[in-house]
Amino acid sequence: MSAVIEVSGLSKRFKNVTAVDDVDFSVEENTICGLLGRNGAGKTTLMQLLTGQDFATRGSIRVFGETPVENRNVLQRVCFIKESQKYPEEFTAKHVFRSAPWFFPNWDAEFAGRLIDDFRVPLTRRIKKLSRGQLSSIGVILGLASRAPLTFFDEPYLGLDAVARQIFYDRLLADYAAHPRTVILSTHLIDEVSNLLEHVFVIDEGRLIIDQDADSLRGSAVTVVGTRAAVDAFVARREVLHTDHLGGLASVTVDRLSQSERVEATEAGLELSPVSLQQLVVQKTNIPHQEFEQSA
Ligand SMILES: Nc1ncnc2c1ncn2[C@@H]1O[C@H](COP(=O)(O)OP(=O)(O)OP(=O)(O)O)[C@@H](O)[C@H]1O
Repeated sequence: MSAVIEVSGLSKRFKNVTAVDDVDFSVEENTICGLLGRNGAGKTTLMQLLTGQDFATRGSIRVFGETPVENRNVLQRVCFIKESQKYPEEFTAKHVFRSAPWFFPNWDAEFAGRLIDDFRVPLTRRIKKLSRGQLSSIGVILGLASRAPLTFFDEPYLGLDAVARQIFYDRLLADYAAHPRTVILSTHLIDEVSNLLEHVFVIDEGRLIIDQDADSLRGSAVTVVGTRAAVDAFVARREVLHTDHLGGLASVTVDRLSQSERVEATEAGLELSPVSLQQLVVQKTNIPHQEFEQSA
């Protein structure tokens, strides 16, 4: 595998805000990556830097081995779908899809046609008259049918209902299997996309705090449940990620356990349960669970 993106010492400052803070990472080709983090964590800023839409304050970015800024060689292989996309005043969805092949050399009009039916996009209504979900559908269709070797989706689902989001996930996975490429998906709906992700980046206050293979991340923590005394004794010498107490019961999330530690826990009358990716991200970024769900 080779790296599609290589970033080193990357920072972006806006006056008194450090939106991206000394970040180093690389993205392997043909993977679906999640870029996760709280509101204002720096996700959009990072994507803007990677797609050459903004200048870094410090550090280096290589996309397909070259700097992305004003570099046609790079940008014709990149598709960036974001909610704030602006279209010309008179444009309808039909105009958008007709002009897509000018920007995306791999554009598949037949696939786009099927997606237009799936998402029920009105083709001849002016874009500015469309609902928020219909606008999101246009972005999702562009991102999928562009088949760009490197595709960024920045919270592409805003306004999409549950059915449309599931269609997006299903089509993304099926098309990715048939036409492998690199996809970077920023989302707050972590549990929904959890099964799609092969690699996870978590950014918090501009700093990259998790850069890990999704499978190993999923297995990297476990919740221990039982009486408070038994749980406290078991976790005493371990790094605790999260604790909940309810009366005499305790539920504590700790780092990965070895097989012998699992046996020890069971013998102590404790129950072990897996931790979802969302719980893990919430705990690592210290967000109350509900707040994170509401922000989505
Ligand atoms: N042009 C700008 N000028 C000043 N501050 C900015 C600018 N763009 C972003 N910021 C700040 O940089 C930080 C990171 O913002 P960014 O939009 O990258 O976050 P995000 O992770 O995409 O958030 P969200 O999940 O809410 O979309 C925030 O504190 C934001 O207020």
